[in-house]
Amino acid sequence: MATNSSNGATKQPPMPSPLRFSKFFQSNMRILVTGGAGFIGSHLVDRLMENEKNEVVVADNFFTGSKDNLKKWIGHPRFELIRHDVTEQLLIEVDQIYHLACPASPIFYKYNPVKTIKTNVIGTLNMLGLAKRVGARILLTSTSEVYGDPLVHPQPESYWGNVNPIGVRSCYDEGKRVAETLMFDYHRQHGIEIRIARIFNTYGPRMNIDDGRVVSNFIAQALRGEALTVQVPGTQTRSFCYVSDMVDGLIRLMEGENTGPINIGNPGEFTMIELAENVKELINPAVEIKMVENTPDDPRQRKPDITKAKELLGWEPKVKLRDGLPLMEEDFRLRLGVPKKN
Ligand SMILES: NC(=O)c1ccc[n+]([C@@H]2O[C@H](COP(=O)([O-])OP(=O)(O)OC[C@H]3O[C@@H](n4cnc5c(N)ncnc54)[C@H](O)[C@@H]3O)[C@@H](O)[C@H]2O)c1
Ligand SMILES: O=c1ccn([C@@H]2O[C@H](COP(=O)(O)OP(=O)(O)O[C@H]3OC[C@@H](O)[C@H](O)[C@H]3O)[C@@H](O)[C@H]2O)c(=O)[nH]1
Repeated sequence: MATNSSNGATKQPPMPSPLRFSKFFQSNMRILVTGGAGFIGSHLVDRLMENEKNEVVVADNFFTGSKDNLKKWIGHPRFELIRHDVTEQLLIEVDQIYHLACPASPIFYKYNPVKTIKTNVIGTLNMLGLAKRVGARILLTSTSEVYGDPLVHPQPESYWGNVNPIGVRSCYDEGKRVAETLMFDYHRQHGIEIRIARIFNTYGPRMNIDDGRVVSNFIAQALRGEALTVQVPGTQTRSFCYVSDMVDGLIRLMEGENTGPINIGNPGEFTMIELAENVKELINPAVEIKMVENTPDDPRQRKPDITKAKELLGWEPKVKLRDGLPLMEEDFRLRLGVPKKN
């Protein structure tokens, strides 16, 4: 039973299969990763597959993810890939659910906002229904966007946020807030074992090259010799976490005893101008930095308070931005066919 719930669960979760306690049948841990063909999901799958006791099932509709991200596992006896949209019911038997399915880049989540909110609300309901039916533990990848345009800085988990409920980002940030609510209601009402991670901006290899997020945009622009597009005012801040650190934090949260919500992110904070300057210096000093228009409701500052992650999970990020950017550059060079000059 999960502890540290702010409101306390009242019921025990359903029992897992009796075979799990059988003396003669040592079953593997069956883990579902929704959104496992995406950026963070595919790195999580790589890490989970390293453990020979794990069987991994990915359910993904391939909206922003791709089979390419999972190609080394396709055909592996402990791996299964299902084309599935989480807004539909999924009837399978699993022990753990990492629920990541949802477009994450603002360009993609705003593309079909009604679908985004359905993915967050109906998708999370369906995964909680599955968790309830089979007695699985479920982890939701929520977001720092639940803090909206934060008036408290850095953001602790106790901050309730400053979110525009009718803005163009609401399909995502309000969607995730409802998803968190559903997680806690299933926990209190049905005793489901839940975990909630509030993920802060994450970057690394396998991000879609034209994904639209700032780190992938700047690296692709630098490699193509195009100007880096800093959206005004450029003084807005973000804190960037390298994907291997993120995966580590998610697994610790799932395996630990705390429901969360817990912030997982790197507290190193940069303005977008500073990020552009770093990318320019490290990747292509010849490119210009140009100021371009921004989109509505862009949060002005963002930095995680990770006291809880340190104390409860023994987790903190290891990879600094200036060490992570070259690792991502290498992957983008390969995919864009731009070799490094000696
Ligand atoms: N990367 C970040 O900086 C960041 C920050 C905060 C939260 N998150 C959360 O982490 C998760 C993964 O983010 P990511 O960066 O890997 O994004 P991503 O877009 O690369 O991956 C999302 C995956 O979900 C799949 N998907 C989308 N809608 C679906 C649906 N209805 N049914 C089934 N699959 C669906 C996509 O095809 C994709 O494979 C998301 O839930 C996102 O909200 C990410
Ligand atoms: O080319 C660009 C793109 C973006 N930006 C700026 O960079 C900052 C970060 O923008 P991104 O689109 O990368 O990401 P955001 O921080 O807005 O949203 C992100 O944070 C939380 C997650 O849940 C979301 O999934 C994620 O995309 C914004 O201030 C944006 O204005 C640029 O300056 N230039």
